[in-house]
Amino acid sequence: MAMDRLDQTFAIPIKGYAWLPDLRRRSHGQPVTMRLLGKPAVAIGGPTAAKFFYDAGHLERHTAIPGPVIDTLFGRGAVQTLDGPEHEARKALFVALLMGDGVETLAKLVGVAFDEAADRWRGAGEISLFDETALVISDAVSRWCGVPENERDRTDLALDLVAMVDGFATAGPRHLWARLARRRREHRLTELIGEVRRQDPAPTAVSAIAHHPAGGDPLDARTAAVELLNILRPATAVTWLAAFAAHALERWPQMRTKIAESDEYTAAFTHEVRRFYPFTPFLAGRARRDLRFQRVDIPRGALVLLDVYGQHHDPRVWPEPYEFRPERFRRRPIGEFELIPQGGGDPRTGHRCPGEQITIAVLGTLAQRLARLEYYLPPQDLTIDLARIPARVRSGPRIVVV
Ligand code: HEM
Repeated sequence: MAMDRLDQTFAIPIKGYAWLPDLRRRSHGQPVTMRLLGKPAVAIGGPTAAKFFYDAGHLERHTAIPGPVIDTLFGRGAVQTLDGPEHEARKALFVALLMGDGVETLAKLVGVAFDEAADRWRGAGEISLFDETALVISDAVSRWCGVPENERDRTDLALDLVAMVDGFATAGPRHLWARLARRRREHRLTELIGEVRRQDPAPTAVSAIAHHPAGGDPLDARTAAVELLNILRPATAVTWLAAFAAHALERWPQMRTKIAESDEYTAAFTHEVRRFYPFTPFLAGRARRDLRFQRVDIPRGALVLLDVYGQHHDPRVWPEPYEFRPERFRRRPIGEFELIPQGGGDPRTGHRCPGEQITIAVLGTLAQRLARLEYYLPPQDLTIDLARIPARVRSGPRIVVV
């Protein structure tokens, strides 16, 4: 198949989450060849494509992530931008910190912080569930990481963490705000890392990152700050999913009782939220050598895009994909490359998100709290604009706790 001559760069901000699914639908699910910023690119999707995407040796990341995304979402030198042995060594740090006993502790801290906040919301009129949840999570996760009290300037920290995620995929003022937020936080946390490094190692994430040996020496303080933000920021991003969970509870209120009463049903609900709602649109890597996928040649250096949102709404993978049905996840294992809102494959070796267990535990905790909370939604705009990356429930949503 010849490389499509049409450059797709300007279609991304116009079509957002619908961009790749539309192109792939038109090609009946076959790989779509195109050009992006004048360079060859191929879009693929589906569990077989996800397996291909994560096959060791197929793709590299350090040349695939655009500068504006690094300068807002990830940070220079972050684990997301590494390949090979360097990635392996850095990833081990995250696996040790995020995939062990601490998961439940963090979920409990979030639950306690949510309960305290809900007491304040009661009788206080309308509140933005999005803004308030961001405060709850950023406070809990910075406490969990061992960030000292004086660094946890609650509202400003939460605003900055949200801004880094909110502004990574736009050219407007949100992007500028994201850059400023990152610069500000990296600066402050670099100083914190310096201080922590002068102290003896302690059993906290801040200390583990500050003292983490990279090739014998600790990481430079700035990179260590970037990696600390790589825990604080994505944990706070669970706010997006919590707002989507509230949206689902409003549209399908019959699920409330089951969520309030059953941990097993709640787990299925969190998976369905992560499948159904738009968060990660697609992932990108660059071909390390000439490759071939489903009879399409992918030349060395071409960008390979994995259509995450499209895979989650493909009827060949998920029957009736536009129906919100937690039942589809009940009492069955989930394939390694099937549900991929946080990447696919093995998180210990590849780039798959090491914070997935935390996401499920924190989202489950918040979904159960919401299902048990007495509140109502005043009239508001609950639409979700698929052209906006990352998508949000337009009004928050705003709730009144009674
Ligand atoms: C809102 C929930 C979350 C979503 C949608 C999400 C999504 C993702 C995605 C799509 C990737 C990239 C996978 C790839 O490049 O192949 C990733 C990587 C990563 N995530 Fe998450 N994530 C979430 C929550 C978390 C949490 C809670 C943490 C930590 C507390 C976390 C830490 C990381 C890190 C450190 C990486 C880089 C892994 C690597 O490059 O090896 N994420 N995440």
